[in-house]
Amino acid sequence: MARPFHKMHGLGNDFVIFDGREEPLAMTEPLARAVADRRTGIGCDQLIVLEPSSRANVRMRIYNHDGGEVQSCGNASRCVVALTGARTIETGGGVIAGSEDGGRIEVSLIEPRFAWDQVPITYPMDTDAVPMGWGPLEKPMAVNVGNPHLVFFVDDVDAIDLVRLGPSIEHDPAFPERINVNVAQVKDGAIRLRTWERGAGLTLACGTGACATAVAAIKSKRVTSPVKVTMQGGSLEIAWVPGEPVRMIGSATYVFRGEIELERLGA
Ligand SMILES: N[C@@H](CCC[C@H](N)C(=O)O)C(=O)O
Repeated sequence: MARPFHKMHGLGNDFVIFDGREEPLAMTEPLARAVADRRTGIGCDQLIVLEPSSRANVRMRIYNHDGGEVQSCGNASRCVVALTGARTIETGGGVIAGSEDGGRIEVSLIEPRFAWDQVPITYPMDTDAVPMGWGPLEKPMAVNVGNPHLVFFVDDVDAIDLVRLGPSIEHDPAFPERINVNVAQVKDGAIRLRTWERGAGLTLACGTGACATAVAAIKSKRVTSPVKVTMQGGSLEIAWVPGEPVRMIGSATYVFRGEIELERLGA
């Protein structure tokens, strides 16, 4: 049976979105991986399945390129606001609030958490300088904005070999659920960011990575809120006041719609 889908992106972080609100879709890890495959499927960084929600206007389930289901996705949440007009989105990482004003989409993620609930080692741990290091990347800040991020501040983001270091940090046994890895450079009150995403690798932009990094930079007084975060695919504005949810403002782009016979993927 042909199943309609939408292809969208937020700053080049691209999504295949299935609307399962009226016609449920049973997603599995192998099927998500098959759809996301850029050679033998449709191709995307993340696969999104929309479902009805009793807590919000819509529920968004998120599957990484490798098929694994995860808790949150900032760029996809802006796309879902633009696509559905939803003002509240339930995710595994909490309820996200959204609004749209002339193509500018604002979403509020959760209040960031600094408690280090992922690492089964020494407590209490200073999450502003986790005592770990991988080559030139040392003592990251750990921030959870619905999903888990490490943030490394460096002098030159381009000098970091993220394709080599990203996988070893993501898969470090210290992180049983794996982790998103951000390298950030602060210049003239703004942030340049590159993210190695858990389950997707190097992407053109990561919304939750931008939020986690902005929160880390504001908390450590490297910048003030709101701050512009520029990634390879474009820029986001991130605002955060301690004790409140982190807010992200940016675009969402509709690319095309299509239909796929999922059973043909053999997953
Ligand atoms: N691209 C996303 C984040 C997607 C999930 C992430 N890779 C994870 O595993 O937590 C964004 O824009 O936030």
